[in-house]
Amino acid sequence: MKYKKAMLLYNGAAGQNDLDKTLGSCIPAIASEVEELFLIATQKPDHAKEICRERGEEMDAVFILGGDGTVHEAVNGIASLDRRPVLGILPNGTCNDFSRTMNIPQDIKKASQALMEGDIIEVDVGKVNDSYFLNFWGIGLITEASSNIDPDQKKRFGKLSYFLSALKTFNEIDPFPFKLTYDGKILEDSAVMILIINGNYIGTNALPFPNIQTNDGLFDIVVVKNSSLALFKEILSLKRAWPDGEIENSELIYMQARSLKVETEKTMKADSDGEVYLETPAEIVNLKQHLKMLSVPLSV
Ligand SMILES: Nc1ncnc2c1ncn2[C@@H]1O[C@H](COP(=O)(O)OP(=O)(O)OP(=O)(O)O)[C@@H](O)[C@H]1O
Repeated sequence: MKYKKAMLLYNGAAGQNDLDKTLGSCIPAIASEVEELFLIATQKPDHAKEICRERGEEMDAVFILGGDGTVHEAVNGIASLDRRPVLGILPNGTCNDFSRTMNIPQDIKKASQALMEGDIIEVDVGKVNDSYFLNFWGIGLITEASSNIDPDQKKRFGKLSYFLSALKTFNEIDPFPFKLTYDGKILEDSAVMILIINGNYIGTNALPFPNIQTNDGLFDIVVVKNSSLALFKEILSLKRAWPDGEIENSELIYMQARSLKVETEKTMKADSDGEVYLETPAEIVNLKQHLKMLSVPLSV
């Protein structure tokens, strides 16, 4: 047995048939490696955070059957604990971006088996003011894209929805002035989007930055200065060959940093891991290798 005590959190609002099927396909593999396994249904938004905060320290592992929103809640419950359990994702949302970074199969049954054979790795966590993020924090176009996603469209189009939503947003955003203080340096400019990245995928799109690593204590920072449609399409469709170091040109700025402060002239809504509830100004720190997560080696 790999774990003495673990809990599996799932969305209690899912339909009964779906739930029977999904739980039935992942519990056998998980239960075979856990002495005492608690199945807990989330009853409301943010419940996963509360459960993780209250019970996380007694657990050796926490399994999240859900999407990026539920994973984000769990990370916010676990990150402030002294004794932090291992986090394993059973991808059951629309985008499941961080599960992709962990190379977890998108099929729940395969995911449960692969997790039990997977590696425990240490992953950086972003701390923004008093909250945490795992995948990304951003302002501008990304926030508009997340807010504009039509739930019906998300269901029908799945991974395309971010892209369609971003295009819908495209003409609606003017560049905003900002001040970015990063690792002691200051950058003042205007942009349509600032992204602080930890993971490898956003909206199921693999990000084209060669330096992204989830355990190096560094964020990848992308400042998109103008909303040229061609540029935005390139970012999403990976047609651009990204250089291996810092870049700065008329369209965008790319660099890495451990900590930063983002200030904007007017208060702006911020998107963390696809959830829009934070605002600027933001003090962001990379907590190096703060969280233990289950990751699947590429060969599995
Ligand atoms: N019982 C419940 N009733 C209503 N909402 C719930 C309940 N339990 C959890 N939730 C909320 O449902 C949402 C589920 O989102 P989740 O991220 O898991 O899936 P998704 O949005 O499809 O995935 P992704 O973010 O990967 O696209 C979360 O925001 C969570 O707070």
